[in-house]
Amino acid sequence: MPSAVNKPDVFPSLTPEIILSFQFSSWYPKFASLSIKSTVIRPLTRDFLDYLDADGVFMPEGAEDIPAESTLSDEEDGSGYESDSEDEEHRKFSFPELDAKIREAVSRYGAVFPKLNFSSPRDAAWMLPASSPLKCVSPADVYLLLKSSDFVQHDLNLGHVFDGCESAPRIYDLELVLRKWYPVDRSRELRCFVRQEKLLGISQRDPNYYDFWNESGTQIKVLDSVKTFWENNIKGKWPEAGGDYVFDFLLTRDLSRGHIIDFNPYAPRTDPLLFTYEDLHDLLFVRGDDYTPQPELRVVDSPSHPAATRNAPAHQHNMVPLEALTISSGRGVQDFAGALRDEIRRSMQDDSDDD
Ligand SMILES: Nc1ncnc2c1ncn2[C@@H]1O[C@H](COP(=O)(O)OP(=O)(O)OP(=O)(O)O)[C@@H](O)[C@H]1O
Repeated sequence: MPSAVNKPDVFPSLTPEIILSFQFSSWYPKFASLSIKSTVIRPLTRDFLDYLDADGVFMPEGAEDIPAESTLSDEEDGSGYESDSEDEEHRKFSFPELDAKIREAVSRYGAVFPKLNFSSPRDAAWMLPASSPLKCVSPADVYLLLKSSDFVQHDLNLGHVFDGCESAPRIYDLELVLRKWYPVDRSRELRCFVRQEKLLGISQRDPNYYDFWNESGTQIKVLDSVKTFWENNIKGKWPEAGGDYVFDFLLTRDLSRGHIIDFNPYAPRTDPLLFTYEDLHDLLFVRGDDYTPQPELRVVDSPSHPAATRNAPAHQHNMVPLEALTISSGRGVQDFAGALRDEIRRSMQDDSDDD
């Protein structure tokens, strides 16, 4: 067992180069055959950055595939809500080349799941129908999610992206990633923690209780599947990050194999879910060099597990654009999202009618 003197810190040191090795376009070429089919659009134009940066949720011109169709009139919704076009002139944007690339990806994949270099707009999932979260079939869907997400804003902010790094931030190109959309079964999603090329811990990713985890043999089978996949396909392939990384993994229905969803830095910004980084550090310590590592699997194994979620949709609490609050009263989240979507489309229609 290593002595306390040799005990590494809870977190490895972080450099801008290590952070950039986790942007999508850096890792994807190496692991494409083990992950979800994806298209990277890079670099994005300065104009598009300005659009993402601009206040408010509004659409660039030409992003809609279907003529805008309003289901609620001002009289009907009774909100007195006024669209931006009526009380504030915002700069007009249009991205015909980007629109065309998004449409091309939609026709190739059927539907797309969007992200930027590091983050997906999962905090804005409530903007599109709950039955198919983050499923985009038009440029407008993609822009609506990106504009409504605080998580995506993270990727635009050098201070956030390089937070915790020992040296100065690096300039990098912003990228739009369009992944083939799948109806992901969240019960089979895992997050796996690797430190110094040792697979230490595996956590259920979704904080809901799923009873299949208590079926006889399931956890042993999953441990074996993840370990085998990691040893055959990932282990030793992260020299850029010194063998310290976290990967998200989606198990196949029979739990015997899986696909890589994403890689993240082994850093406080990556949610340790059912572990703490101190727990993982202890696992590294007791599983020193001469120990054959068996990772620890943690799942929500009962409905009363402290991590088990209540019924509230994730991220609902802090992700409501301010101007949307005026149309929210008395509606369920999905109704509200639908009404907001209609309002945004209607304000676009108003804008183009003005032209
Ligand atoms: N191609 C896809 N189709 C449908 N849903 C997806 C797809 N890829 C990911 N998801 C869903 O979106 C969630 C977030 O995806 P992803 O890990 O890529 O985003 P992220 O912003 O990097 O998340 P985190 O910040 O937790 O690392 C996943 O847990 C999964 O449920």
